[in-house]
Amino acid sequence: MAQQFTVKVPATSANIGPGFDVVGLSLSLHLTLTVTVPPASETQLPPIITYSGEGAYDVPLDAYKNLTTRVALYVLRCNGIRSFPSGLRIHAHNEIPFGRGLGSSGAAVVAGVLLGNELGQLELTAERLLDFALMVERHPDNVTAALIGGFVGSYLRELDEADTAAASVPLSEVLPEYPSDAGEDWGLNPPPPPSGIGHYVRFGWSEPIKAIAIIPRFELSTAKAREVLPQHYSRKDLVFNLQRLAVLTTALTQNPPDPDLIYEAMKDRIHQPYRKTLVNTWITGSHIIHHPCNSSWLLGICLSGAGPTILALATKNFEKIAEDARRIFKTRDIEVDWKLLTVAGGSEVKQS
Ligand SMILES: Nc1ncnc2c1ncn2[C@@H]1O[C@H](COP(=O)(O)OP(=O)(O)O)[C@@H](O)[C@H]1O
Ligand SMILES: N[C@@H](CCOP(=O)(O)O)C(=O)O
Repeated sequence: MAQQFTVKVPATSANIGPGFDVVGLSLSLHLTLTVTVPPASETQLPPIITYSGEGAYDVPLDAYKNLTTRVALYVLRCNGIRSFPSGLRIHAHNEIPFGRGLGSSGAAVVAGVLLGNELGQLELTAERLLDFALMVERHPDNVTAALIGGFVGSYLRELDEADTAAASVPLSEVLPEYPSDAGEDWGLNPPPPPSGIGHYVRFGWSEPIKAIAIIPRFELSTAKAREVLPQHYSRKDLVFNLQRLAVLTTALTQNPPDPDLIYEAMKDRIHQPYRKTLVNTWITGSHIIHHPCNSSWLLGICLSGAGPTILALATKNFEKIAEDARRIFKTRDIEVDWKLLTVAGGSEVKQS
């Protein structure tokens, strides 16, 4: 009998203003894999991937090039399993737009880790799953929120010398692009992640707060949006962010939420000011808060992840906020789509 299971991973919005590389929020758009493993056979048939939804025209369908399946293979090979099961079939349906700051790559990585865990029947703990995801994504905010779900804060453990070396292996060695006809014999085993890299806590979330994602119709790669950030910050700017983040993690749990507190606590001096040199959505986005739609129900606004999506948190009048934003963007020749999102649960694997 064929085995069938699904892997469902939510989108995320990382940073939420001052929490650069620290906080993430899982949101109600998903990447879902439907996986069929046929009964074992004598012949080794290659995996077949089909794909629908966001990114369908861009994503590689070769299992040795696709991000999700390369991550799954990384997990399998670190655990002594050298190839996919023969005749494996995966259908991916994706609702998370690529390169917009809504965690599409984090979701693809987490889906890959869960896929590898399930295919190899490895029964890895949540902590170990996170280690594998961190070895690929390397900043904890979006993968932790995608795996655990909710509004999550995380840090990376300080590594000793040996673990630092293990975690600094170039991504190309962790996730080599194997040739499509790769058999059992390619290469050495990849470097496994050090243990217990990521640590996290899930905060509460105030029930009435929803997220409006204002999504420009162009992509910005996270790698590019990280290159523009400085190596050093002033004490003034660091304290500015720390003060706000400390307040924000509790302010977003309170019901009713306090708009004045949240609005100020979502300000940032660590990443958003530098990223505006790349995209003008943030400049435009920051204008929305001075617009007449600003009120007690618009709580705050930030760049979602590395951008270019703008995330507005609000308790009502969502459509008005989004349509006002769309009009303002239009005057600057930026076409946007918008989605009203709720906070999602964490990743799920279900046998069918
Ligand atoms: N479901 C997916 N399957 C395969 N690759 C994906 C998937 N989602 C994202 N990616 C890869 O990740 C890239 C986007 O990553 P990134 O620049 O970090 O932006 P984002 O903010 O969307 O995570 C895509 O261009 C694609 O190469
Ligand atoms: N903290 C990271 C988060 C990137 O998230 P993504 O969804 O844009 O990939 C950053 O700001 O660079």
